[in-house]
Amino acid sequence: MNIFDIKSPSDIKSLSYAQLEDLAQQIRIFLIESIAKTGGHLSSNLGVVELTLAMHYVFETPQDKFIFDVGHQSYVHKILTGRAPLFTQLRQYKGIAGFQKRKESEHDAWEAGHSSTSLSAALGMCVARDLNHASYQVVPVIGDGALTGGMAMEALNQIGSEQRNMVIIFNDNNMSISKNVGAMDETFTRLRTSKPYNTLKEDLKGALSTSKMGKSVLESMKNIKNAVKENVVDTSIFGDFNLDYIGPVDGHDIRRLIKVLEIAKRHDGPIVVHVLTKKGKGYPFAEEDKEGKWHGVSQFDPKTGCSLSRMPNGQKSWSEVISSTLCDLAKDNKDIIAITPAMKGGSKLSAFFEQFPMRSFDCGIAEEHAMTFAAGLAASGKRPFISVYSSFLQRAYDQISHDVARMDLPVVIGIDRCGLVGEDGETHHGVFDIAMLRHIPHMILAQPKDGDEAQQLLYTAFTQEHPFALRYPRGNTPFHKVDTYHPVRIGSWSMQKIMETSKLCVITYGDNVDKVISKARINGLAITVVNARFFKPLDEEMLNSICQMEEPVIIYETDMLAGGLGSAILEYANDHGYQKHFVRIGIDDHFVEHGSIPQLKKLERLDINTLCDIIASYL
Ligand SMILES: Cc1ncc(C[n+]2csc(CCOP(=O)(O)OP(=O)(O)O)c2C)c(N)n1
Ligand SMILES: CC(=O)[C@@H](O)[C@H](O)COP(=O)(O)O
Ligand SMILES: [Mg+2]
Repeated sequence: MNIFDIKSPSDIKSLSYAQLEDLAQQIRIFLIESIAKTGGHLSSNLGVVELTLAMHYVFETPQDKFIFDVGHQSYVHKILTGRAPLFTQLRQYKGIAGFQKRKESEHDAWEAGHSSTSLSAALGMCVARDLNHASYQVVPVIGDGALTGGMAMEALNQIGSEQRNMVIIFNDNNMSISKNVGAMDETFTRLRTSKPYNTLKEDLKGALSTSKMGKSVLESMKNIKNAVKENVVDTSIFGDFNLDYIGPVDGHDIRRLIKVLEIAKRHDGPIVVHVLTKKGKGYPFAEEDKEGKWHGVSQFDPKTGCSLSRMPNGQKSWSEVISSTLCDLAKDNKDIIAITPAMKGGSKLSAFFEQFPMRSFDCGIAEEHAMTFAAGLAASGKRPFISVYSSFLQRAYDQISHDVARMDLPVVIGIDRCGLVGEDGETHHGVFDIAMLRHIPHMILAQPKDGDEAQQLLYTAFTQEHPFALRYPRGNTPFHKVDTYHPVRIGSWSMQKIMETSKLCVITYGDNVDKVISKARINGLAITVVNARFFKPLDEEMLNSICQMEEPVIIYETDMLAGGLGSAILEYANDHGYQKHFVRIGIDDHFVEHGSIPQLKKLERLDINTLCDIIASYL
């Protein structure tokens, strides 16, 4: 069978094991060749080819509900639900998403992008099903990384007490994005390497489920089930949550997977199927990767494995600018400690981890814990730097407010991937953090306009005694190491007149500042550009003079309008009795889809050309 002939999962149900294995091979080749052209999440998908085939062989979507945790490993599911022809547009503007998307297919029961939501969602669906007296199965697929997330643990706690029918597939590839971390990973390793419990469990479960005895008799055999638990389940962490368990099962053996899933499907109550898979399976570069380089990739040459994207000369990624500065500062300041919740590679903290192993902590997918861990360090005299992607920082809102800011602790928060992030789309755009942090007392929130300012602001963050969040986007910036560090006055903005006869003022921040300046120079625009590098506190002196300007003032934001810089300025102007009208450009009340950053900026009318048209309409 050709993968382009698959219109629905029922098309694979009549295939023999050999045909399924052949299909698995085809899917792997397709994934590698297709993702090489579009970019996307390669390794995790290569790892779940047989598993997803077996799931669709045994269960019936859309009646049964598949929930892929994070959703980055749902490509095979997309292929098996008739979406292979759409992979040319994977994660592209108006193309199919890189995660499950409900509006894309009736087979996508859930949407995510953030980790560890699958089990809570699954329990919600199970309870709704039971209240509706329906009988479909709910099948969350959760990885060993996602399973370490706090939400997953909270869900297991309730799932164990609710005892609803649910087949939890524990997709264990012994990797998060890079190497998994934490004590639980060691528990998983013990499980991975233990003797499979299958024979005993299957025999007993099989006997129970195929028995002609009625349910009441089965219930009276609870003591047998309990015996199973004593002999088998209690040795696993899942047993402690009162969940039944089958495994570990070779996740690349389709025949075995189908057999085990058939048992799990008939099982009464929640059951965990522990499946061992290999991240990157079938593509040697990805199989050998321990750093997570093949987790999410941009375009590459499938033969050589070489990336096709090049860093422009003299530039560095924003993450690298921050992390290399952090390394530099940490040489002199022995109290600086680096923390990442499972994003060491993406945050470019690997160099810090190598240079300062005793002062580096990967907390796993645990943004909430990581933030309070940082607060504890700061309360004890250390100077923690915690790097979190803007979108994932949403998980740690309470910890920032309750544990960091309330005690006014000097935690430095590096907010990576702020603003629009591109192809990951809705779930990952970092456009909410300004609104999220601006109203928290004691918080300082800033964004550098370029690599130099990034270094000075990070230095500044460590010279003061309050919580300090520094946001920086995905992408690159011109970089050279500054000769000397000097503190930036907290709350200070800067202003640059492009022409002496300025007729309009643009207030903006981040790398927008230089973009507006250079465009204004090229187009001969008589404007003034303000670098509002601090969102909190505001530069009140400069704002007073701006509020008294007669010429139009445009606030140009590339994040949410509500609660953003413009909101802050309007509040200030109103509260200080100014009548000034401001023109606000930014993202209004909706989630932004996926696509390249330039395409999305254009879509949202946030690109520099649209800004120039707006400026021109006022001049
Ligand atoms: C809340 C949150 N934090 C961090 C991430 C980034 N992230 C995406 S996938 C992933 C690793 C997941 O590991 P696992 O569940 O084992 O899946 P695998 O990639 O191994 O298939 C991480 C950390 C995220 N999506 N959501
Ligand atoms: C699925 C997920 O959350 C991550 O893999 C994310 O896609 C990484 O983003 P970056 O590519 O910006 O590091
Ligand atoms: Mg994993």
